[in-house]
This record gives sequence, C-alpha cells and structure tokens, in this order.
Amino acid sequence: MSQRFDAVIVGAGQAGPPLAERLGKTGRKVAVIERKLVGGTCVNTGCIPTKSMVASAYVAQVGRRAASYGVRAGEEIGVDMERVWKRTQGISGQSRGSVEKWLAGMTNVSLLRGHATFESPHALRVGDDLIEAEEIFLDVGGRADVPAMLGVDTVPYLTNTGILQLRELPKHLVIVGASYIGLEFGQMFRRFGSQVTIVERSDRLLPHEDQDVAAAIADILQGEGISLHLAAECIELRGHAGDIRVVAKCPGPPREVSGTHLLLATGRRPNTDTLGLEKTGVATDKKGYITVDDQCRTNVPGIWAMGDCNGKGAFTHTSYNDYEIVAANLIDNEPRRISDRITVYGLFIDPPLGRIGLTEQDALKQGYNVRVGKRPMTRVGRAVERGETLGFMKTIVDGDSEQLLGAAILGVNGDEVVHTLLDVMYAKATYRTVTHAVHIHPTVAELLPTTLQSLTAVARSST
Ligand SMILES: Cc1cc2nc3c(=O)[nH]c(=O)nc-3n(C[C@H](O)[C@H](O)[C@H](O)COP(=O)(O)OP(=O)(O)OC[C@H]3O[C@@H](n4cnc5c(N)ncnc54)[C@H](O)[C@@H]3O)c2cc1C
Ligand SMILES: NC(=O)c1ccc[n+]([C@@H]2O[C@H](COP(=O)([O-])OP(=O)(O)OC[C@H]3O[C@@H](n4cnc5c(N)ncnc54)[C@H](O)[C@@H]3O)[C@@H](O)[C@H]2O)c1
Repeated sequence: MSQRFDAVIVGAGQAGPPLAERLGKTGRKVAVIERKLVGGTCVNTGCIPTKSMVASAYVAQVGRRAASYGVRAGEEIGVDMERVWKRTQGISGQSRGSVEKWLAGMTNVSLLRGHATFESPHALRVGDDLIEAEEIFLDVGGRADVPAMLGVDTVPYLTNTGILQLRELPKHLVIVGASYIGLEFGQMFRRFGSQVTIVERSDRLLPHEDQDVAAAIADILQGEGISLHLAAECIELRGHAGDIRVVAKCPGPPREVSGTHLLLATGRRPNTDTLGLEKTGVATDKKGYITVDDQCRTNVPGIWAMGDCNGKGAFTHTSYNDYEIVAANLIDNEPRRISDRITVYGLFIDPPLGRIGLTEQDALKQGYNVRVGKRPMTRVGRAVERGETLGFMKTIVDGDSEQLLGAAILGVNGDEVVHTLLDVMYAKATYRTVTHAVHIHPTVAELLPTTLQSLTAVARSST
C-alpha cells in the first residue's frame, strides 16, 4: 500500500517526537516511523537506564561509608541485581510509556512501526508499505560499534544493550574501552560488588580531557579498586562464557587479563548502513555519518538528518537541540545554528564530571591567552559537609576578552553546578559576572567566584 504524508520522520529517539509535534501543529500530515522501541537509545538502552543504575550504585557506596557519617547501617552492604534490574526497567519503561502516550496524542501525527529504507529520495519502504513525503527527517541514531578484534566472533561479549539485562552480578567484569560507557558501567559494577578491569588502547584515560582531569578520574576509579590497563592495543579475545581473556598483543609483550564477563565499550556507529541512502544521493562521511549543514540539512533538498546520525553530537541534548534548530529554521523563521552550540556534557561517574566549552589543552592549542582558576573540592565547604571531597573545579578564561572559555567540574554536583558557567558563556558575558554574583551558602556553586578570582596565566608548554 502506498501512503502520502507531508513529512516523515524516521526514528522516535530524541529529535523525532518533538519535531513531529511541531510539524503536526503546522497542519502537516506527519508520519513517525520506528522499528523498535519508542524513545530510542537514551530511554531504552542509554541515559535513563544507566543513570538509574548509577543511582543504585551510589546508594550502595554511601551505605558502605555510613559509619563515617555516624550512621549504623547494620549488616554488610549487598546488592540484589534482580531488584536493581527491576527498578531500572521500571524507570525506563515509564519513560518509554510517556513518549508513546505523547506521540499518540499529537495532532496530525501517525506512528508507523517497522524498519524504513529509502526507495527514492522521497519514498521509503516500511514492510509492504511505500511511504512518500516531500520532507523527510532522519533521526536514526546509532548503535555499539564492535571492532573487528580477533576472537570477537566466538567469544561472548556484552554491549550497552546486553549489560542492562544482567540479573546476576558478574564475578569479574572486563571492559574494553575507557570512555563514557566503560567508566560509567565500570564504576557502577564495582560498587555493585564485581571485580572490574578496564582495558583501554590510549595511554591515558579520556585523552580529549585535560591531563589533570583524566588523572583525577583514574585515581578515583583505582581508589575504589578498579584495575586500569592502558596502552593496550592489538586486542585478541579468547576463552568462553564465564572464562574470558582479553589479550593486548602490542605495544610490547602480550598482556592478558581474564574475567567472567566482557563489555565492549569501544564507541558507536550510525544506523545509516541499512537505510538505503544510496538510492537518495545523501552524502555521508567515511564512518557513515550523514553530512549536514549548520541547519541539519543534507545535500539532498527536502532531507534533514538530526541527532547522533549526523555526527555533530553524540548526546541526548545535542540530538534535542538539532530538533530545535530544524524547527526554528523551518517553522519559526529563526536562524538557529549547530555552530552556535557550546560543547557540554557530563560523565556520570561519582563524583560526576561536568564539562563545558574548551579544555585547557584545546584553549592553548587555539592560541588563547589562557588563564586557569582551580580549587580542590576539599576546599569547598558543602563537599566537606557531605563527606564527598574528591575532585576539583577548574575554570578556563581568555585573559584578553575576560570571557569564559570552558570549565571542568569534577566533584559533588559538578554536573549541575557547571551550568552556572554555561549560561554566562551563552550570554557572552565576562567571568566577572560570576565573581560579582552572590551565590547561596552553603553550595558548591558559591565557590565558583572564588575559583575565578584565583585565575593564573598558563604557559603553552604546561600541558
Ligand atoms: C549506555 C549509554 C549511555 C548514555 N548516556 C547518556 C547520558 O547520560 N547523557 C547523554 O546526553 N547522552 C547519553 N547517551 C547518548 C544518547 O543516548 C544518544 O546521544 C541519544 O539517544 C541520541 O538520540 P537520537 O535521537 O539521535 O538517536 P536514538 O536515540 O538512537 O534514536 C534513533 C531511533 O531510530 C530508530 N531507527 C533507526 N533506524 C531506523 C530505521 N531505518 N527505521 C525505523 N527506525 C529506525 C531506532 O530504533 C531508534 O529508536 C548514552 C548512550 C549510551 C549508549
Ligand atoms: N555521560 C554521557 O553523556 C554518556 C554516557 C554513555 C555514552 N554516551 C555516548 O555514547 C557514545 C559512546 O561512548 P563510548 O564510551 O562507547 O565510546 P567513545 O567513542 O567515547 O570511547 C571509546 C573508547 O574505547 C577505546 N577503544 C576503541 N577501540 C578500542 C580497541 N580496539 N581496543 C581498546 N580500546 C578501544 C577508545 O580509545 C575510547 O577510549 C559517546 O560518544 C557518548 O556520546 C554518553
């Protein structure tokens, strides 16, 4: 059967549903095509389930430290993975249900179930149906990228999807990849009670972060008993379920770690390989990310790409912002641009890292007159009162314009506190806006003015 719509959105992740609502309200007849679970990665296998599990892991950790707060916690802390799983599935399921209900209530919007592939630039096949539209918006997201390691075809492994279904605690979880996914899962499973080993090919954690930030994160994780094996390349997988070995064959002599379970957290790839893009002429880069301009338009008129699949961001907030950019330009005649976006993300280990703008190393590379203000969390009253003093606050300022270039807040509430500085950056105000502001006592944010009053010049060679 052939059906005609004014607009079709492929993928009901973070950008698709809000755009459907806006387009439907303009009077367009809209179809949203989803092949699997409404809500996409974030709701079902990403942010929401992982942050729910991070919360369980946090409670376990606080429980272990209860005596230091003068609290008698009773018996030894134990984690019931079945209940952690049920809680996580409950939260994720509730969120998915909300998106389903939201979509169902939208004016002029139909949800079609199935995998969409292009037949031509303005026609998509979904099962037996041909869906045609002048405007097509791709929000197809991505999935775990599994490298072609030796042994990967025979040795059982988990990705972010499978690990969320574990209902028993792994005795020893080995993780390949020490970035967002590897570190968040690594710390939470350690706190649940697993032995955890993380194997990473770079010679330090998080090479895109400043050295001091990466080193502090390594200390935090090692302090909880996580083993880090860095500079591990040419990885070969060996063994079988329950007895898995990860062998790094270079550089230097082979090094082997073994465990009961294996998580591959080695990056993501876009879901563009099964879209039939070759029938549209839509350009992609060599990794398969759809090439878009500053308004999320592809090179083919009438086709847009939003979210993880365009490679301009890899977060829920960047995907949602892509929707805002498309809606602003297409519906509101407002020239919003991807390039106006300031880098912002959290790494949800505990304590969390809140990051905005440039790192110190990147600011120096870009030739700024860099000034850095730093303060350890041991000198933040609120952190001391809470007994959570790991990490530090770091602010990076351009000495010429006095504008904030970036910040890294690794510490209790760092993921929230960093927004104080982000909004000042969006306002293009100078850092003195923060130093002149009166903040609530006792909070972590109240020490941002003091941190900014301690700015010192950084020489180019210091990173
Ligand atoms: C473990 C993990 C934790 C994360 N934690 C965070 C976090 O804390 N904060 C954060 O900001 N980001 C986080 N992310 C990233 C975040 O989940 C993604 O950036 C976000 O979900 C991207 O949204 P999207 O709409 O671009 O794509 P997705 O959410 O992936 O949605 C794409 C949708 O398209 C559907 N689809 C794909 N191809 C087709 C097709 N051909 N036909 C029909 N439907 C199709 C898919 O089924 C999917 O539902 C995390 C990711 C992972 C994996
Ligand atoms: N807090 C958050 O916002 C959050 C949380 C989880 C995931 N995410 C999103 O998910 C995406 C994917 O996260 P990720 O951590 O899987 O990927 P990533 O691309 O950030 O990091 C992959 C890591 O694996 C290492 N690696 C890759 N191949 C390897 C190999 N063959 N051997 C050893 N090490 C190898 C890389 O050096 C890198 O450190 C991120 O881009 C992020 O946007 C975000």
